[in-house]
Amino acid sequence: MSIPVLEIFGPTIQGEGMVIGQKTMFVRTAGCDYRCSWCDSAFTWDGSAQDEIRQMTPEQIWAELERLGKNRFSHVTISGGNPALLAGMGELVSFLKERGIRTALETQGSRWQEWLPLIDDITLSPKPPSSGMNTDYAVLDRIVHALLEQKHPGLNLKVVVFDDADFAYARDIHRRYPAVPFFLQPGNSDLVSADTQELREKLLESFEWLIDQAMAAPDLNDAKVLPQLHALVWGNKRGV
Ligand SMILES: C[S@@+](CC[C@H](N)C(=O)[O-])C[C@H]1O[C@@H](n2cnc3c(N)ncnc32)[C@H](O)[C@@H]1O
Ligand SMILES: Nc1nc2[nH]cc(C(=O)O)c2c(=O)[nH]1
Ligand code: SF4
Ligand SMILES: [Mg+2]
Repeated sequence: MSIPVLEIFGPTIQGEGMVIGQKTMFVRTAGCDYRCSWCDSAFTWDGSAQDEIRQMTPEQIWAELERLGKNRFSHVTISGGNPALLAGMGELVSFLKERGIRTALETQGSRWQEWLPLIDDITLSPKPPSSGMNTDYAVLDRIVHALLEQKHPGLNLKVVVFDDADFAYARDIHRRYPAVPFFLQPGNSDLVSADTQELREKLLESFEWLIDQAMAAPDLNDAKVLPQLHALVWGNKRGV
């Protein structure tokens, strides 16, 4: 089965969440069931990169990963868009596993797939009010509980926070799933700036604000607050 791919890049560092700093390749799929107001990868679903979508088999994806990464990677992150829309992704995940590659997934937790448990690092990133999206808790509960039941070691939650309402939502998520490692990430509200120095200042300001909020919240004593490291280093550049 083929997979709609928008970008394959790396090696680079995982810039977010539980395995931040991990050397990894990225496979970014096309298509999303959400339309977040602040999506930093809107080209995966808004039609602007329609011409760049390639239908690729796992073998073709592997060939491209090897061409770019050679022997300089052991970890592949699958992001999008929402890669969990694709039933056929299981084939790629198995293909990578057979070759000794560890895998990570970035998804908002709106769809279950049978192949989800095969992923080593599963980041569920439910969306707060500022995104304009609604969380389907029936689906999110099902995903979290299925993975907790099998004691999946790589499950984690990451909520992006832009404002007070988002922060309240993040606390609700952590309260609902206290057993799942919990990460807070400041939002990037300037997705167009090409001035990386100026962007860094804004991102660090949002990071400091989020740290202050989290430090004052007794229910977040075991939460982790992390910036988007890749945005601090490379700004709004694509493919890094
Ligand atoms: C582009 S999404 C793709 C995967 C999946 N659709 C999701 O949202 O989890 C990857 C990660 O980037 C985060 N993200 C997207 N836009 C952002 C922004 N403007 N600021 C901070 N994080 C953002 C998302 O919340 C998600 O955790
Ligand atoms: N370096 C780097 N780290 C990332 N972590 C999550 C990303 C994503 O867009 O899903 C991402 C990305 O695009 N680049
Ligand atoms: S769910 Fe992820 S890819 Fe989809 S619109 Fe939201 S941030 Fe973008
Ligand atoms: Mg990104």
